[in-house]
Formats: sequence, C-alpha cells, structure tokens
Amino acid sequence: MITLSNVSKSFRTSKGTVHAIQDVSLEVKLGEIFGVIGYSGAGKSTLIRCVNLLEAPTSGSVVIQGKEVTNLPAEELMQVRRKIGMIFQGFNLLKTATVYDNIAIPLRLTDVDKNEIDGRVTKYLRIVGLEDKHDAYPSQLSGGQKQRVAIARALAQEPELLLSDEATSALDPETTESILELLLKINAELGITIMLITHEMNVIQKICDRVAVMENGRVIELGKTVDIYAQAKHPTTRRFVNSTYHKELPPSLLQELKETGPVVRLSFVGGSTSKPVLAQVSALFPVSPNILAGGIIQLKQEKIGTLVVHLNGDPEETKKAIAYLEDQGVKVEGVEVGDE
Ligand SMILES: Nc1ncnc2c1ncn2[C@@H]1O[C@H](COP(=O)(O)OP(=O)(O)OP(=O)(O)O)[C@@H](O)[C@H]1O
Repeated sequence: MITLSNVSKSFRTSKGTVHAIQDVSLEVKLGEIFGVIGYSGAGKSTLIRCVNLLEAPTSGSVVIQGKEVTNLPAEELMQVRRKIGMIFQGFNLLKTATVYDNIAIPLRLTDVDKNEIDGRVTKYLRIVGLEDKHDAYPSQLSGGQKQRVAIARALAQEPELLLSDEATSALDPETTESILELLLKINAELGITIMLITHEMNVIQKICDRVAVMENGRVIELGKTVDIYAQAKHPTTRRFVNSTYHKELPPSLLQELKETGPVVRLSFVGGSTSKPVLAQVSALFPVSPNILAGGIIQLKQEKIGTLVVHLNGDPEETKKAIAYLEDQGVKVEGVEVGDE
C-alpha cells in the first residue's frame, strides 16, 4: 500500500541543517495497522507528513498504491490525497460548525454528489456511535466524542488509507481504549489500512500488526508487534515494551535477588504457552525458579504470557537453564534495575 525507500528529509534552519528523517525504508501492507513509535523529536511527524504529501522528501521515494508520489503534478497529487484520510491529536474541528457540518462541509468541497452527502454523514456518524449528535457543536462534546467526529469526517471521504497522528495522545486512558477499539473496527469492517504515529506503547500493543521504532530520524527496529514484545533487540524498543508492564518489583529487591541468580522475563508465545517448562527447569538443573510477577498481554492478534522469574542457582547452571528455556521456544530477557 505504501512503500518508503531510503526517504530522508532535512530542514535548513538558522542554526544549520536538521536531519529530521534519514534513510527510512518501510512498507505498510494493504489491510494492516502499522504503527510508528518514537520519543519526541524522533521524526515521526515528518515521516507521516511525507506520506500524506504535505512534505516532499529531500531524497528517496514514496510509493502509494504503486504510484510514485514525490514529484506528482498538482492535479494527480489531489487524487492521491483523496484516498488518504487523516486524524490528529487536536481533532481540528470547526468550532462554529455543528457535528453534521463538520463532516458535510469537506464533502461539499469535493466532487461528492450533493444527494449523497446526507447519507454519508448519517452512515459515518452511526459507525462512530454519534448518530444522536448531528446538531451538537464541538464545544458540547467530550474529547473522545470530538475524535469520533474527526474520524467520521475522515471516513466520509471514503479513503483507502487512514493516517493517525497521535490521535489518542490528548485522551484519558478509558477514552483512548474506546478510540482504539473504534480504529480496530474500522480496520476490520471497512478494510481500511491504518498507519499511525504515537509515543505510547499501549497503542502499538493493542491495535498494531507491525511497528517501526524511530530514534534520531532513523528506524532502529521494525517487526511484528508480537516479535517486538517477545524479544526487542534495541534498548530503546525494550524501554517502550517495558513501559507497558506493571512496575511490580522494587529496585532494592531486584538488586538483592540478583546476588543469588539472574532475574529474567519469560515470554510465552504460541506453542510455548502450554508446556510446563518451569517445572522441567527445576527437575533438570540445580536451579530454583521463583515466580515474582506475571500477566497476560493482549496484542491485536494474539496473547503473550509473561513471567518475571528469579533463577536461584550457580551462574553456570542458570545459564544452562536459560539455554534450555530458549530451546523450548520461550523468549528470555534479563530484567535490569530501572526496567521494571
Ligand atoms: N519545519 C521544520 N523546520 C526545522 N526543523 C524541523 C521542522 N520540522 C521538524 N523539524 C525537526 O526535525 C526533528 C524531528 O521532528 P518531528 O516533529 O518529525 O519529530 P516527532 O517524532 O514527531 O516529535 P514530536 O512527537 O515531538 O512531534 C526535530 O529535531 C524537529 O525539531
């Protein structure tokens, strides 16, 4: 659906050149929800602006549905843009217009048949669950309701791709949850591909099939969400993943336990969930595994079970026990002070 190849974008400022994104290559597949996560300044907004054609890359290519869009003439650019809907952190609603008009006005400005507009507004307000708010003004709505109107406005253009720029960042956790549910429904029922940028790992966890992690303008890790959860490679990715775990272990306890053996997080994905591996560890090695914490993380497609375990035993034997666990398909990651 979208292919970015070696995309870079630099800005000239009075203080010199800023390399906002550097050599980014990634693909967003038809029908998936693809997330881009990074801390502030990582280059996420610049990246999404290169996809919605508001920013031209300094170098590299952006292909949307098979069409190279970096040097398109204005008319063709408009046509590609029409296939792309966009939602924002700040909703961007017209304050002086009703909910109905917020959705209808952009339709009136495009070539949508006048007789079709009313039906579209009603249809998409129903999909976002706001059919009773036709005549309300944005000031009379909660943040979550405003974002639903913005989503209905984007959907009413009947796009094939929805771009989301931190759409839940201004919302409380419960409202965030309901907007994420709505994005899942839009993806599943309307078949719309979604590319989102966020700095919140719970957004990636709950709805993204795949994720790219950005730092200093570059993609430092990219993969299926389940693989990133099971075994993140880059320390920044690990920090994001760890931010979604409950902080159950006091650092002083962790420090104390490490004197008698490593503390590890075991992730059980797919087939490894049903094996009694910990019982086998204590039967096969002179190592006592003590469970310190545990939980189940629900990803978009699957669940991951995690256990934080102290492996009490001789260093050589705990190493063998870890190798055995990995052999059994369990992902093992050391837990350091500060991770939890
Ligand atoms: N128009 C611009 N002119 C100059 N520098 C820019 C411009 N846009 C972005 N930058 C710089 O590029 C870098 C990446 O910014 P960008 O906004 O893409 O990051 P971000 O990950 O979206 O951060 P945030 O989450 O804070 O919005 C930053 O150093 C930023 O200051």
